[in-house]
Parts: sequence; C-alpha cells; structure tokens
Amino acid sequence: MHKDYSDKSALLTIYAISAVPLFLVVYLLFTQINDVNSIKMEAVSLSNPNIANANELAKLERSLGYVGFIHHFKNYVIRGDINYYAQAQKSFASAEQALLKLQENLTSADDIKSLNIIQETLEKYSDMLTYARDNMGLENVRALDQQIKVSDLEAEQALIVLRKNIQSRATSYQADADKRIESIYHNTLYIGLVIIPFLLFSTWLIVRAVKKLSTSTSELTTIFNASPDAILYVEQDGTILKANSVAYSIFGYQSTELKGLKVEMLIAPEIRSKHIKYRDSFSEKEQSREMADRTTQIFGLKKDGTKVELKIAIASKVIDGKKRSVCVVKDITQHKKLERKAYNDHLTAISNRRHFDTLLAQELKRLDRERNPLSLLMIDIDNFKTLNDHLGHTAGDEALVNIAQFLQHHTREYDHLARWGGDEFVLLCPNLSAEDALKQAERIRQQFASVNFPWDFDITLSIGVATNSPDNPMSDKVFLEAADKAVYMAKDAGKNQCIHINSESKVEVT
Ligand SMILES: Nc1nc2c(ncn2[C@@H]2O[C@H](COP(=O)(O)OP(=O)(O)OP(=O)(O)O)[C@@H](O)[C@H]2O)c(=O)[nH]1
Repeated sequence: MHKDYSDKSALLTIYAISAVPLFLVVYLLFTQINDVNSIKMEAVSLSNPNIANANELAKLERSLGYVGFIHHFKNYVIRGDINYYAQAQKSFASAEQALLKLQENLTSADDIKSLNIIQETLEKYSDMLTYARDNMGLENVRALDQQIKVSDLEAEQALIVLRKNIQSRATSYQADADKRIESIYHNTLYIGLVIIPFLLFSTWLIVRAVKKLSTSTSELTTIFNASPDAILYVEQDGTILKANSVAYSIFGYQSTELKGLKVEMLIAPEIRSKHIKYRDSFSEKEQSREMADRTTQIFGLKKDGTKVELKIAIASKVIDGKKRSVCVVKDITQHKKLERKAYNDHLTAISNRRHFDTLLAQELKRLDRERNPLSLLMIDIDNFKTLNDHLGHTAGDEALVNIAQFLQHHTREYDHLARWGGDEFVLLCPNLSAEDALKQAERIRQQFASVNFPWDFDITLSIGVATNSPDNPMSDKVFLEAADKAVYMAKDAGKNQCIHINSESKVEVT
C-alpha cells in the first residue's frame, strides 16, 4: 500500500504548538496569583522593614510603658522590693534592644533625632535606677522619689514623632502594595477578557485550517494513489519527489526506489536529451500540456531495460518558490499494439484502407488550412494474377510484401502509403504539385521496372495520379475517383504507365 502523505505526527506537532499559547496563559495566571500572594505576605512579614520598625517601636513602647520599665521602677522606689528592680532592669534591657534595632534601621534625620532623645532619657532613667538601688533605705520614699525624677516630656514627644513617621511609611507601603495588587488584578482581567478569547479563537482557527489541510491532503493522496495513470511529482532538475503505485508498476520499480531518481532515467536513451531540453523549456513558465509531437513516439525505459510506449502530460507550477512539475504518464503500449493491428494491413504491415481514410481526411483539412496541393497516387500491379496463378498464393503474398517494401522505400517522410486492397496501393503526398506528382509516379514506375525481384514475370506498375488543388478542392470521394479513373485509363492505355488527372479533369500521360 502506498504511503498516506497526511503525516499524523506532523499534525500532532501542529496541535501541540497551537496549545502552547494556552499553556502560556495558564502559566501567566498562576504567576499573577503567586505575585499577589507574595505581595500580601510581604506586607505582613517581619522581613519588610516597615513592619519590622513598627514592631520594634511597639516593643520599645511596651518595655517603657505600663507593666514596663517606668511601672517597675516606680514600684521598686515605693516598695523597695528587689523583684521590681530586677523586672525594671529586664524591661530596660528590652527597651534598649528595641532602640538599638531602630537605630540600625532608621536613616531619616528626623527619626535619628527622636531616637537620640529617647536614648538620652533612657540613660537618665538607668542612672536613676542605680541611684535608687544605692540609696534604698537611706532616704525616705518621698525624698527618694523626688531625687529620681526624670523629665520625660521630650522623650514622649519624640516617641509620638517616631510613631507617626513609621506609621506613615507603613501606610504608604501598604498603599503601594494595594496598587500593585490592583494592577495585577487588572492584568489578569485583561488576560481573561481579551487575550484568552483571542487565543482560543486563533487556536480554533489554526486547528480548523490544519484539519482542512489534512482533509485536502488526504483527498489528494487518494486521487494520487487511485489514478489509473502514473503520477510523478518532479523538481526542476528532474529529481522525482513523489511517485504513485502505478508509476512503480509501469517502470518496474519497487516502492521508494523512484524517489530521488532523475526522471530522465525513465525515458529511453535515444530521446533522453530531447526530453531534458523539453523539460527545461517547459518549466520556464507555469503551463500544462501534452508532451508530444506528430512524429516522435515517447518510449519509457523500465528498470529491466525494456521499453514501454508512453503518453505524457506535464503541468509546471511554482510551489513554495520552487519550480515543480507534475507528470501524468500513461502506458499506451497495448493501446498502440491494438491501434497498429486495427490500422495496419495484416500482410504487408503498411497502413490499411481504414487508416488511409483517416489520413486522407486529415490531409484534406490541412489542404484547406495551409493551402498547399495534395496529390494521390493509386498504384495497381500489372498482371499480378499471372504471378499468383503460376507461383501460388503464398508466393503472391510474398511478392505483395516485397512490393509494399519497395514502395515504402520510395516515399518521402511525410507521404502516407497504404494498401488499398488486392494488388492495389495508394500513396498520399502532401504539398506535392500535379507536375511533381506525375514525376514522382514516373520515378516509382521506372525504378520498379528496373528492380530485380525474385520472380520471373513481367510485373509492372500502372499509376493513376490525381492532384487536389486548394483553389479548386475536391471532396475525398471525388479525389479518389479521379485517381481511380486515372489508373483505369493507364490500364486501358496498355499498362506500365502513369496518367494524371488534375482538379480540372485534365489528363496528362507520361
Ligand atoms: N497472393 C495474393 N493475391 C491476391 C491478394 N489479393 C488479391 N490477390 C490477387 O490479385 C489479383 C488481382 O486481380 P487483377 O487486378 O484482375 O489481376 P491483374 O493480373 O493484376 O490484372 P491487371 O490489373 O489488369 O493487370 C487476383 O488474382 C487476386 O487473387 C492477396 O492478398 N494475396
């Protein structure tokens, strides 16, 4: 079975490629969702400096405020309980740590100034805590409380400024994050509403086009393989690109053997160069026609060296920027054999009367078209009956074959010789004037008389000649009757002579 040219793996590849944009869109959507998530995570993560700073500030305030350093410090002074001292120290350390972190992270002059004020106040408190520990029990509580008083109004203001700055930064970061998320949502919506339908539509178009292409490829492949004639798809230099199964069987090749072979290798060597010239000139422009001329038969060469008679039609076309030809090749060997049987005389192998009728009709048309004279020689063998009677019918047959060969030998390339019947032959001579036709007839008669045939009888020729002139044309019937009449006149006049009758029925004798 011949290969189906609709390549399924190529189709699958095209489908896969057309699905790529869809995968891309899905991937993009996932990326967008991921981006939104990471923005949201970042907004609450401690790795975000705004969050970290707000966190440290809250820690600082907690360490200082209620149940923080000031609270424990006051309780220690009032109650003298060492546990409060320890807790005050712990809170102080935590406040200092938060302060240190903030000093590391914050860079604006306003923030640094605030941090310095808080730090100074904290240091004063630290000194006062040491003072309280050292004087605990030495002074009364009221006096001690008076001693350890630290003005923290400035530090409180600094904390307010710090809180405001950090919060405003966190708010603007949040606003920025919200903006980014919003833009991602917009993009996603854009992808969803515009790109996805567009991609789906374009994918559908691609798939539809591919399906159409695959259907027409399938149809063409079916036609290619179902054709009763050989089909060869050929490159400009003659390389065969594709061939159907009939091509393999006509030329006797195995499938795949023709691909890559030069097409002229399928043409008989004697007409190969003519074929190459024809192909070169033919492929110059886009056209299609039958490759034939009136005289040349096209013979193909089979792989085993035998020849086949072919009829070839070629179409040339520029496909994908390259000059390509499609050759449709018919094996007409059998047809020609039958045609020859039907058109040839079985004994002499020259044309028979039926073929002559066709040739005469063709030449009369040409006479009308080209306006050249057409002459007809009707040749009758004299005394053939005697030969037949003395030597027998078989020898008579042989003599007829010899005479046919003699006549064939004495005709021009474009003349048509046929056996009219019995011992009569006709010779149709295109483009031959009355005068030349009579000369030609006389030449044949004389040469026939001088040939040494293998029989010992006085066999001669009587030839009736008629010429059909374009100025005064005769129908086929009248034309034949004129030649026939001329033969009878030659016979009546004593045989072995030529008589011509022209369109005006004038008789000329040689
Ligand atoms: N051997 C053979 N003889 C044939 C064939 N066809 C016709 N003839 C013979 O050809 C002869 C033709 O007859 P005629 O033309 O009257 O004989 P002829 O002797 O040539 O007479 P003229 O033409 O007047 O000279 C007959 O004897 C036929 O039998 C054939 O196919 N083979």
